[in-house]
Amino acid sequence: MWCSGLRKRYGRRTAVDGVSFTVGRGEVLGLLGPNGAGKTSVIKMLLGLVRPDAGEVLLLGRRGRDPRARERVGYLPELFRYQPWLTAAEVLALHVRLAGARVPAEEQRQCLALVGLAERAGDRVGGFSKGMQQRLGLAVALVARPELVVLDEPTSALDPLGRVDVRDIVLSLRERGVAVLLNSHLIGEVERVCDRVVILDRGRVAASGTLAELLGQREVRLRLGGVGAAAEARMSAVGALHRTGEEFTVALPADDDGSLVPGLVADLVGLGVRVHAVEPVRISLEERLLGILREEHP
Ligand SMILES: Nc1ncnc2c1ncn2[C@@H]1O[C@H](COP(=O)(O)OP(=O)(O)OP(=O)(O)O)[C@@H](O)[C@H]1O
Repeated sequence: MWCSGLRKRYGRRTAVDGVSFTVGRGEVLGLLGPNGAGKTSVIKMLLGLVRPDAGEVLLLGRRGRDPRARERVGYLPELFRYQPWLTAAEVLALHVRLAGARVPAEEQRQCLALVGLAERAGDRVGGFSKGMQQRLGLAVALVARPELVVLDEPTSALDPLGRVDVRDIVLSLRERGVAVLLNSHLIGEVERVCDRVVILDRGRVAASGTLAELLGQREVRLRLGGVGAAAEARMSAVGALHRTGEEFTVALPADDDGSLVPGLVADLVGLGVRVHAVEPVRISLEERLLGILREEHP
């Protein structure tokens, strides 16, 4: 999925102003930003539900205006309501038909089971709790074997267990090569599942990149005993070293591929150091997001 220069005005208010980004197959992109930043407007333009004033959208190789572009796209809207007189299984079957897809009944049942609704398949949606309706919405987004899945606040009504389920579902979609666009205010959720993040503010992209790019240099904190001069020198060789009592913090170079810390720990053990704890440290996405928004609103 690719979009470029998206712009949308409602009356005199510019909701989206020149937004461009891409989501590749097997990639999870998080969309973050404060209320009114334009996230939902961007999603609706991507899906052809709102016509952009300017800009282009390419979905799975087709122009966004092409109705066939939507066929392989699954969408969970922010505000969801399903026909209360239908059962969960009927809602799913209806959406399979609307998507013009063929999905065997057994696979539809599996999809309901995936979102934790196996036992409620035959119950009318009118009697569902909000979280159960959101789970059904997720099943609707997933049932027609989409290649791109767009989830707008997918866990807003879910309990903590449901949130973990959604995280696992997103990760399994990524493994199957599906592209996922996730709009969520739960920064921890975004940080855990997203490969890249786009931060919107007042209709513009305020920052974007991989988590490593956005969160910058990482450090590792070690609690050690029996540290001699050789061990200190070994740690200093990795990066800037700070010591507070038994706690050592070592800055890691940006190009670390993940092998530096295990190598360091093995060498420290070899030098007779007792390693009590090894803990990665980096600023959280929340801190970074707040920093970016403060820069934008001095
Ligand atoms: N149909 C509409 N008519 C008029 N203004 C609109 C419409 N839809 C969105 N807007 C305006 O566009 C701006 C962006 O709204 P949008 O819903 O895209 O933000 P958001 O980032 O999704 O916010 P939230 O986090 O609160 O869901 C807001 O100022 C909003 O008032």
